[in-house]
Amino acid sequence: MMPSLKYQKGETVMGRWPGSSLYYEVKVLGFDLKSQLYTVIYKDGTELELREQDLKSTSGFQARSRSRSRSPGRRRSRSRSPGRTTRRSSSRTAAAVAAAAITDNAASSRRETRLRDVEVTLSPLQPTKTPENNGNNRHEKNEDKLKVENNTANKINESEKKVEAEPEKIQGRYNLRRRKDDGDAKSDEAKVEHPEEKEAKKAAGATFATPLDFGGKIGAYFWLLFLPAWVLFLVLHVNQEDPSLATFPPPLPPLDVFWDAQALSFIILWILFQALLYVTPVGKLSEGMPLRSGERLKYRTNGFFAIVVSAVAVAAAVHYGVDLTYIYSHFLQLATGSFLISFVLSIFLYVYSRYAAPEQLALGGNSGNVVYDFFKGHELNPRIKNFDLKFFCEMRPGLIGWCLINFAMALAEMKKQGLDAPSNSMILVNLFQLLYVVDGLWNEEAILTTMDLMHDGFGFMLAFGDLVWVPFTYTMQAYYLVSHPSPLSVPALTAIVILKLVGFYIFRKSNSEKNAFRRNPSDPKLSYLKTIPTATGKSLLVSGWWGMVRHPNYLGDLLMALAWSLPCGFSHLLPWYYMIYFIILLVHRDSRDMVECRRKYGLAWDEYCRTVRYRIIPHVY
Ligand SMILES: NC(=O)C1=CN([C@@H]2O[C@H](COP(=O)(O)OP(=O)(O)OC[C@H]3O[C@@H](n4cnc5c(N)ncnc54)[C@H](OP(=O)(O)O)[C@@H]3O)[C@@H](O)[C@H]2O)C=CC1
Ligand SMILES: CC(C)CCC[C@@H](C)[C@H]1CC=C2C3=C(CC[C@@]21C)[C@@]1(C)CC[C@H](O)C[C@@H]1CC3
Repeated sequence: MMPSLKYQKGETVMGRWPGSSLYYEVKVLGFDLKSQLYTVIYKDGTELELREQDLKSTSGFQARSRSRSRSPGRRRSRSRSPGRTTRRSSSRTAAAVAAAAITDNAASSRRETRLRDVEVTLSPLQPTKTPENNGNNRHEKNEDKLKVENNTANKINESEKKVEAEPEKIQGRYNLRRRKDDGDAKSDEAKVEHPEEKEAKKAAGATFATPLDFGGKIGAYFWLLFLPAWVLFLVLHVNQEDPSLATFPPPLPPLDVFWDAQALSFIILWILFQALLYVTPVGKLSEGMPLRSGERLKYRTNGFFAIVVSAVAVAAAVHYGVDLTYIYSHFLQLATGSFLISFVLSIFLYVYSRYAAPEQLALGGNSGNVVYDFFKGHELNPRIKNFDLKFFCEMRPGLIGWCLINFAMALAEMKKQGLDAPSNSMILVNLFQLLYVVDGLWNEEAILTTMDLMHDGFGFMLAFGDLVWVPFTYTMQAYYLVSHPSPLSVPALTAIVILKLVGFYIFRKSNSEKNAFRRNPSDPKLSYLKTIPTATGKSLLVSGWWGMVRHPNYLGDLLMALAWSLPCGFSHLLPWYYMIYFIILLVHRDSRDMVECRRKYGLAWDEYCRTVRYRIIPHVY
């Protein structure tokens, strides 16, 4: 139930398209008491937040709109006058495209093309006088945006000609009132909360959730059981002399074999050591993307420092006689210990999230179903003071632990096979995966614009993924090589190295391009890139790496995954597990992202998908 309001949830009303005098049919999705804004959805799927004065009831509107039905035509002809070369005339928006599609479906194609040129007035970028906009945050953001607009004005005018020539490709930028999930400012005034506001906010907050994925509520039960069982299967399977389908399923050891207090204490020590490095005031404090509250969290991005110190500590331990092959011989017990920690952490996270404000919850983990929300992650960025639990777990213990385990496997291989040095295959797997992790930590800031950090809540899925899945399944190739030697010829080795480098180049360049663009869309270094504006105020890259396929970073990642499996040969399926899992993961992530982006960007996203037709592999998929 929404509080007593002029327009109710589910009601169909007419909503003004921001910055224009055009009204379209919208459905009310919710109301945010603090910002006094209605969340509405247009027929094309675009969600925006509007003030009450921008909404009208359909009945009153229809009478007026009929009498003024010719005005859009007048506006169009004016906007196309050759003398008009100002920013105003060049500001064709996705809004206009959306409007055209919604209002004129039945019209001829010529008329449709002309409708694409409907002008949306560029409103001056001044803070609106709602209470939350008085906050400094909002003010600064608008100023920043003004700079963006001014810097890109020339670009827009230049691109004008292209728009005329290619009406399908929409260029230009514009200002719209940002929707909630792209950042609204939070004023100090707004922070004072009355009990009745809290109740109303709870009601409004309940509307901020996205459709369920991963098989919904039943799926959540399945994954909670399946994921640990799968790790157990892999760990037991890789330990066999012949890890083939012929020996499936591997025999289950007695229950007491799983438990080892020492292994658990090593895991706890490792996590505490990484936590200590994380809070060490070394390295940059980076800003995350704006949250729904408008806030931008700060993250200590000292991951590279953490891996260097960890490497020195591990080298010192080996030097002083610590036998790292313990990791190989107690792999199952270490995995069990990590699983227990991830489970306890997930329970803590869920309980902790019950005390979080509605705007701090993850849209995807706010279904109201305890098991689903526990699995998907209820709270977006759980923090204890400045300690960000999600960021820490994703980037430190598991990721650096992955390299430590790989290194231990190289030592175990030497011991088991009686070698003076690790095999070529083991060296390749170690170096390739080390490069992947070091690169991730060196470019740690770029993680802040990924799906996990921006959209996914922190719950069992990520806690387990970060602390168990990554260190104990991503190390399968190295574990396999310990007792299954796979000699490599020089040409094969060279080809694999080239494949890895090509994959890495695509992965790094595309991730950095998107990250740089999201952080500063007016960066002169990116001025050659074409963009599609969207109703949220953000644009989508439509040339460069992101014009090649919709997920160039996944393509690079998959090529690298191939290079990690190839050194293990083709005798068994097990070392190919990562490759197979990764294809499934990335295809699923791509479709999750498609749904999310379609919801966020509406027709602009459709336009992007029409322009960039392939998802991950050019001309194939
Ligand atoms: N090794 C592993 O296990 C895993 C590795 N990865 C890797 O991590 C990296 C991050 O992946 P992930 O978070 O899934 O996805 P992305 O980094 O690709 O992030 C997707 C987001 O990018 C933005 N975006 C999409 N298209 C465009 C565009 N054309 N222009 C500008 N922005 C766009 C959208 O967010 P918005 O518009 O809101 O900014 C979208 O939600 C990838 O390289 C991936 O390969 C991922 C998962 C697992
Ligand atoms: C248990 C589930 C089935 C899947 C869990 C998925 C997680 C293991 C991955 C989700 C996104 C991840 C990313 C990375 C590691 C794996 C997880 C946590 C990176 C940090 C790896 C290094 C890259 O440079 C960036 C990646 C971002 C996403």
